[in-house]
This record gives sequence, structure tokens and C-alpha cells, in this order.
Amino acid sequence: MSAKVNDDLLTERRKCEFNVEELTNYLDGGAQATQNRRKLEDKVLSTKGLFDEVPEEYLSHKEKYENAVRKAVVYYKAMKEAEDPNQTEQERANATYRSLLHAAVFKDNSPFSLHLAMFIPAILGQADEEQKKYWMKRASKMEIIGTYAQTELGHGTFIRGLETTATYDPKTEEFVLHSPTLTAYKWWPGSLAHTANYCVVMAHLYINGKSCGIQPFIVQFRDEETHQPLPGIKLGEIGAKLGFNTVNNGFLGFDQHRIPRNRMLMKNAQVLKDGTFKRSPNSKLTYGTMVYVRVVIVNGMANQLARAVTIAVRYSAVRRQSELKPDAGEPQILDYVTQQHKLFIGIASSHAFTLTAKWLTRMYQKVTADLEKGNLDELPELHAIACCLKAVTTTDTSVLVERSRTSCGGHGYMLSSNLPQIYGLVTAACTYEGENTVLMLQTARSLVKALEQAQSGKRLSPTMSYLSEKVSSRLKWDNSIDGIVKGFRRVAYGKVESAMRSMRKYVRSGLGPEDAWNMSSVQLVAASEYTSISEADIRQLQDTYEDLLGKIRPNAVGLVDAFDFRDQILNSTLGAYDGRVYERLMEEALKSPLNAEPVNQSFHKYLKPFMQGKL
Ligand SMILES: CCCCCCCC(=O)SCCNC(=O)CCNC(=O)[C@H](O)C(C)(C)COP(=O)(O)OP(=O)(O)OC[C@H]1O[C@@H](n2cnc3c(N)ncnc32)[C@H](O)[C@@H]1OP(=O)(O)O
Ligand SMILES: Cc1cc2nc3c(=O)[nH]c(=O)nc-3n(C[C@H](O)[C@H](O)[C@H](O)COP(=O)(O)OP(=O)(O)OC[C@H]3O[C@@H](n4cnc5c(N)ncnc54)[C@H](O)[C@@H]3O)c2cc1C
Repeated sequence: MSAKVNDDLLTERRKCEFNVEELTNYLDGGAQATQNRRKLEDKVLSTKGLFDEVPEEYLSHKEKYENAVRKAVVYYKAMKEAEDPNQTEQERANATYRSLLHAAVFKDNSPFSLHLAMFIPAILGQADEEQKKYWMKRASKMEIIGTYAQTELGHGTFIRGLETTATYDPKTEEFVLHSPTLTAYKWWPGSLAHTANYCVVMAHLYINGKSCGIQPFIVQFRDEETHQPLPGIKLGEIGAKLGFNTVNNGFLGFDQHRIPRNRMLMKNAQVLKDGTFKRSPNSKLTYGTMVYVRVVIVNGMANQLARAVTIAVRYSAVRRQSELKPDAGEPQILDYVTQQHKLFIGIASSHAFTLTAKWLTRMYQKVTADLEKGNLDELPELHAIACCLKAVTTTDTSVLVERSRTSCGGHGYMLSSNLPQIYGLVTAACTYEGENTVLMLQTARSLVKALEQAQSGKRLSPTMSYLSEKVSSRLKWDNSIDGIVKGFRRVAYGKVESAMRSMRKYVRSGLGPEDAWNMSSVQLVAASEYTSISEADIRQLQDTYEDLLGKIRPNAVGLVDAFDFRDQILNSTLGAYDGRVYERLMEEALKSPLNAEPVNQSFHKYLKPFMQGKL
């Protein structure tokens, strides 16, 4: 018999003014997609061995990893078996696009995550047809487990500064991989430490002493039978982290490790047997896997933020605290406008990121199709947009998830609420796949170029067209959507123009272009992300905003119910559908191993002799 739903939540659901199922269908991409997603979730989450008897928070670092590998094997098999053979590839992708199924199993991500998130995309994007056929068969069947090894102990952002070398030996038709220094050790790749046995390595290619730039190589580093590291390979785990503690991030050093010529992924650049180097049509095509992952991250942020606000809004409907009016009893904390201000932006942002992710995915698919036909025209714009949206969505999601946590008071600080772990996952995304400041500066580079083109009368791409609008600075604001968008475009234009003016001022003062760029870089980052509006209009928009909060209030629980996360995926004492937060907090507390006995052995060993002055 299902547990009684909290009365306040029941009332909230009765108050809702729209059809929740319709919004769920819209978010999934249609009623059929919702059905497919739910069917997949039902099948996978009914698999035995997927869940932890003891909450993983109470396991050791080593036990957590071993338990995660156990679950990863069960989960991967369950996902494969749950695949509906009658579904198209696209339907399957839609069913998982919004599902955070893996989050029901791994609170801190899976030791297989890099295999799926980067190793396979790197093969698809960097291997030639023959290589793709061979490696995709093995990788998609999990005969091998891979990762993406680019970052080194000494370099993460500056790819052209990577120290790992791949030197071509025409006599043996092999590449010799070497880590010349400690800082050249690959450092961070997920699954690298004990899980994977292959990786795509980004290394500096040298032929006859000449640099041929950073190229991708597929490298086996563990024996497929014994899993022992191969000769010339040094491996290990990088240690405990803020989050991602079951992703098994590792380090790898090469000592003159030889691989056959056909292990360089040769879709874009090639090395012939005699050592002839055939350059890529664009050296940045080697960075293609990162562009793809940045696009995927935007959607991931939408889903993780939706999960956090679902937990916080449901809890805020159940939690009653303080006094809004004397003798009126304790209100739901969701009735405090400050609480609405903290949480409703998160709901709106998640929807905005979902729509943005869909738009960006379509742009990525179009540009990738063009690249296949040799048309590279839109690659720079895709790069600039992917950088900006990855940086903005991860920064905003981190802020809004942390705000969801702090809006739940002390219970939000409990690991059993799952809000700290969600924060640990999303804040990592501000760093990986390109640190956000660095990516914003990449976007700024494109904005400055576009404004220069606009000022010389050239036509701009649709996403940059606001830089060619001769918008009068006395634009009349109105708080219609169109008026607000026009306002934002005007201000965004002003930010780029101001950064550019600043750079020109530094150059006139005698600074070189690089120093002028660096001196203006705070403004440049702002131009890529920041928009503000003039004083007079804040009041008008503020009134509109506060009025809007009141309109959303009766629908807040309906809006998060529409994200349709089942309790196992929320994995939270505060966010369950039935709202029984206090019973769940107590149930989880009692699972602590410390509660197995009323007096812990440390009393007799330490406390008692200490308090009796005998220690
Ligand atoms: C489940 C979750 C799993 C998460 C796992 C995470 C895995 C990882 O973190 S993998 C490692 C990720 N690492 C990174 O993202 C590194 C970030 N750094 C970079 O991308 C590069 O160093 C970067 C772009 C900052 C600078 O690259 P660099 O080669 O120095 O180029 P730079 O000199 O700045 O620019 C040269 C030109 O290349 C262009 N360019 C740079 N990158 C790209 C790209 N990816 N695509 C297209 N064009 C590009 C620039 O726009 C510029 O164009 P233009 O000259 O027309 O203005
Ligand atoms: C959880 C997690 C998982 C990861 N997984 C992988 C993986 O699987 N494979 C992999 O290859 N890598 C992985 N990484 C590494 C990640 O890609 C790098 O950490 C990231 O690229 C940043 O590089 P870095 O850490 O060396 O910082 P650095 O590049 O040293 O940057 C440090 C700081 O310097 C400043 N800075 C640097 N360059 C500039 C600039 N040009 N302009 C202005 N400021 C600048 C920024 O403030 C930046 O935060 C992972 C990282 C994390 C946190």
C-alpha cells in the first residue's frame, strides 16, 4: 500500500492550474516519448542489484569504487536488455535524452561514464572509416572500456602546450609515446586508474624532428586478460575529490611505449608508412570531441537543475516554519517571496536550458553534416556558441543548485537530501570540458571579430547579427518579451563595443595586442555572458517580476512534478513524491553504521579514560 501523501503536497497538486502531463509530454518531445522513457525507466529500475543496501556515503573510498563497478556492470546490461528493438535510434536517444536514469544508480557518476561520454564520441569523430568500423564494434559491445586522455598534470586548458610526445618511427612503422616530464603525465581522465584498458590519447606528433601538432591516438594500456598495465605504462588513481568519487579519475605516464601506425586516428590528418604527414583541412577538427561534449553538457545541466529544484520546491511545500502573520500558524516556506525568488528562477532556467540544448543540438548536427561534405564555414560559430552556452549553463546551474540546497536549511546539507552530491556533479562541469573563463574568452574572440566585420559593413551570422543592428541608445524599453529581448541585445552590443574600445585604448597607449586583450579580458568575459539594463527600467521590470512570482506560486509543485523524476532518480529524503520528509530523514539516519549500537567502542577506548583523567 503506497505511503500517505503529505497533505500540503496534495493541496498544492489540487491548486495547479495546468495539465502537468501535457508539460511532461512537451518536455519529452511528445506523449509517445514520455511513454518510451517511462517504459525504459520501469524496466531498468526493476533490475536486481542496482541499489545499495548500505548508503554509499558510509562506504570507504575503495568500497565505493568497487561497488560502483559492480553496479555499472548490472546497469549497463539492464540498459542493453531494456532496448526496444522496434524503436529507431532517434526514439532510443529521445527516451534517454531527458532521463537521468544513471542518477538512480550512481550518486557520484559511473566508472563507465567516460567510455560513453568521450571515448566513443572520439572514435566516431576522429577515426577514419576502417578504424571506426573496427573500434566501434569492440567499444559498443563493451569488449573494451575506454577513456579520453588529454589533460596532463601540467596542462589542461592550453592544448597546444601538451607535453606527451608521439614520435613516428618509419623503420618499424610505429609511434613511440613518451611522457618526458612528470607534468607530461596524463592526469584526470575518468576510468583511467583501474577501469579502462584503452584510451584516446591527445599527444604532440613529431616526424623527423618536426612538430605536426596535437593528434589523437587510440592506445591500449592494460592487458585485456590480466588487466595488468602494459610495459612502459605507469598508472594510478589521482585521489579523493569534491565529487566524481566513483569515476576513477587517474594518471598515466608513458615510457617509450610503442604503438602501430594505424593507432593514430586518421580521419582528419594522416601519417603514411614512409612518414609523410597529410595535414587536416583545419587543425581544430582535432578538438571536435570537446565541442560535442560541450553541446551534451547543456542538456545535462537542464536535467540536473530540474532535479535539484524538484527536491527543493517539494520540500518547500512541505516545510512549515516561522510566522508570516501573528496567530496565523506557521506558513509553508514556499509562501515566502524570498523562497519563490530563490527557486522559481531555477525552474525557468531549466526550461530555458532544455530549449537551448535542443537548438544547439540541431546546430551541431547541421554543422557536423556540413563538415562531412568538407564545408567548414560554420565551425567557428559552432565553437563560439558551444563555448558560451556550456560556460553559462554550467555556471548558472551550479549557482542555482547551491541556492536550492541552501533554501532547504539544515536538511539541505544532509547527503541524504542528495543536493550536495548534485552540486558536486554540476560544479565540476564549470571546469571540465574547458574551464568556463577560458571558454567565455573564446566566445569573446569571435564577438570582437564579428563587431569589426559589422563595422566594416560585412553581413554577420544570425547569432551575431545583434552586433550589426544600429540600435539607437535611446531605445524605449517596454516590458513586453520583445521589448526585453531588444533591451538585452542593445546592452550585449554595448558590452562588446566597450571591451573593444578598451582594447584600442590600450593599444594606443603602447601595449601590444596580447597585453591589450589581457587588460580588457574582464570586460570581454562580461561581453560574452553579462547583460544588465539601465536603472530606470529596473523598477518597472522588478514590479513585473514580483507579480510573476505570485502567478507561478500556485503552480510551483505542478511545474516540478512535470519534470517527472521518479523517487529513485531524485534519490532524496526531501524530494520524494509523497512528501514524507521527516519519516525519510529518520529512516536514512538509522542506516548510519554508528546507529548499530547505543555506545560506540571509542567511549571505552578513549572518552572514559580521558574524562577520568587517565589518558
Ligand atoms: C560525464 C561527464 C564527463 C566529463 C569529462 C570531461 C572531460 C574533459 O575535461 S576532456 C578535456 C577538456 N579540455 C578542454 O576543453 C581544453 C580547453 N582548451 C581548448 O579547447 C583550447 O586550448 C582553446 C580553445 C582554449 C585554445 O586552443 P588553441 O589551439 O590555443 O586555439 P586559439 O589560439 O585560442 O584559437 C585559434 C583559433 O582556433 C579556433 N578554435 C579553438 N578551438 C576550436 C574548436 N574546438 N573548434 C573550432 N575552432 C576552434 C579559435 O576560435 C581561433 O579561431 P580564430 O583564429 O578564427 O579566432
Ligand atoms: C571532474 C573532472 C573530470 C575530468 N575529466 C577529464 C577527462 O576525462 N579527460 C581529460 O582529458 N580531462 C579531464 N578533466 C580535466 C579538465 O578538462 C581540466 O581540469 C580543465 O581543462 C582545466 O585545466 P586545468 O585543470 O589544467 O586548469 P588550468 O588550465 O591550469 O587553468 C587553471 C585556471 O587558470 C585560469 N586560466 C587558464 N588559462 C587561462 C586563459 N587562457 N585565460 C584566462 N584564465 C586562464 C583559469 O582561471 C583556470 O581555472 C577533468 C576535470 C574534472 C574537474
